Amino acid sequence: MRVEGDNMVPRGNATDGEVVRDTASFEQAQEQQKRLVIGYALTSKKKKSFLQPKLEVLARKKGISFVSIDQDKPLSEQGPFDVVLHKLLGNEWHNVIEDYQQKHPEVTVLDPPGAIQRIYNRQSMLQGIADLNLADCDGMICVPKQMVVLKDTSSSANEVEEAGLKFPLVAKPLLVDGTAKSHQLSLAYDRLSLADLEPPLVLQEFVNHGGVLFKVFVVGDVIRVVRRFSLPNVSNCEEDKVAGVFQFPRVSSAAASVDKTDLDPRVAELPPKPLLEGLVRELRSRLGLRLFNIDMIREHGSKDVFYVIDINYFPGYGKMPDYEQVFIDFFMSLPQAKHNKRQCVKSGIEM
Ligand SMILES: Nc1ncnc2c1ncn2[C@@H]1O[C@H](COP(=O)(O)OP(=O)(O)OP(=O)(O)O)[C@@H](O)[C@H]1O
Ligand SMILES: O=P(O)(O)O[C@H]1[C@H](O)[C@H](O)[C@H](OP(=O)(O)O)[C@@H](OP(=O)(O)O)[C@@H]1O
Ligand SMILES: [Mg+2]
Ligand SMILES: [Mg+2]
Repeated sequence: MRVEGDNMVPRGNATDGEVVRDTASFEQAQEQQKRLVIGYALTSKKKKSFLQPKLEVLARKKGISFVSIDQDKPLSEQGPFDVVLHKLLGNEWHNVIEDYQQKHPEVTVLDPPGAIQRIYNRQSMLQGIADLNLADCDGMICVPKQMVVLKDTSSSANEVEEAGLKFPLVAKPLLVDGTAKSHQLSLAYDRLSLADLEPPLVLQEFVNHGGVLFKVFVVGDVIRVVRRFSLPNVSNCEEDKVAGVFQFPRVSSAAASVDKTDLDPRVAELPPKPLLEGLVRELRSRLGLRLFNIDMIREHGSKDVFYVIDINYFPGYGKMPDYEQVFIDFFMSLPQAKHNKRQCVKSGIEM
């Protein structure tokens, strides 16, 4: 049923086709249908990067409002919320949101804390990905060989050899906790250098990939891929016969994507769409997450062999092209928004 002009709404008791001006019920229904309240618990850095003015303005036009959650007050005494969007660290918040989720099954929690916890551990993060059934998806998804070192790295040299890992190895803190420290990565070139590393960590084989990384952003069912600069192939470093361990900067989380015009197309060509769709479909169901990104690299010299090296919960979406509209569509696709819309149609009013 269409609304024609402002405040012209069809009413249950109107005869067929009769349309009467009824401002009060129209505005009430408009308020009812359009309101989607999203409570958010984010760090100030994340609020600044995610809740940008353009997103808030576009959201408001769709009747979506963002309400900041007061972390010093009981969550159940706040709201009511249709959706809770959160990215805070620490077990205390984990318990708060888990308890809230139990008490409020009608609220969409983005995302369930248990699912987030799994990718905050770099071992469980990648578990099972190499076994995904992605046949006929125009490519292959692998995970670099890796092993966990929980303590005493001096004995890890033998374990590395027994595990068949080849140097250089990327040393990554085992747990991701949002601190800069959990992003302090190093490249270890030889056995002796392992003793200089600080456990607990993951040692992951370095995979040559031509210096370009694909960041695959996922928002519900939407996939957006951007290219980022990455580490150069080790073969360049091997010629220098380097040994030891070298910490390297966060090369790939730059805001600017890579302009592919000056890159070797064999390196810069995006992963095949069927492969990305298959991988995201599998990961969404296995991880139980809706907001994440996947760091993928193409094995240097191959056309369609890709490695997943990292998965991030609620990443820097503000750097994703067109993120505002993607999120508006996503929020409007949530059950609460659909329910509100159904309510309005039931009362014979649709905007
Ligand atoms: N196995 C690997 N082979 C080749 N390069 C790698 C490998 N692991 C990491 N890198 C390089 O190091 C960068 C950072 O690695 P990773 O993404 O695992 O760290 P991170 O701290 O989780 O980063 P962020 O969360 O900011 O994406 C990658 O973007 C890539 O450039
Ligand atoms: O370039 P991206 O969007 O991947 O950078 C992300 C990064 O991948 C991690 O998701 C960071 O979160 P933590 O792992 O929790 O540190 C994001 O930081 P955040 O402060 O925005 O959550 C980066 O944006
Ligand atoms: Mg990464
Ligand atoms: Mg990461």
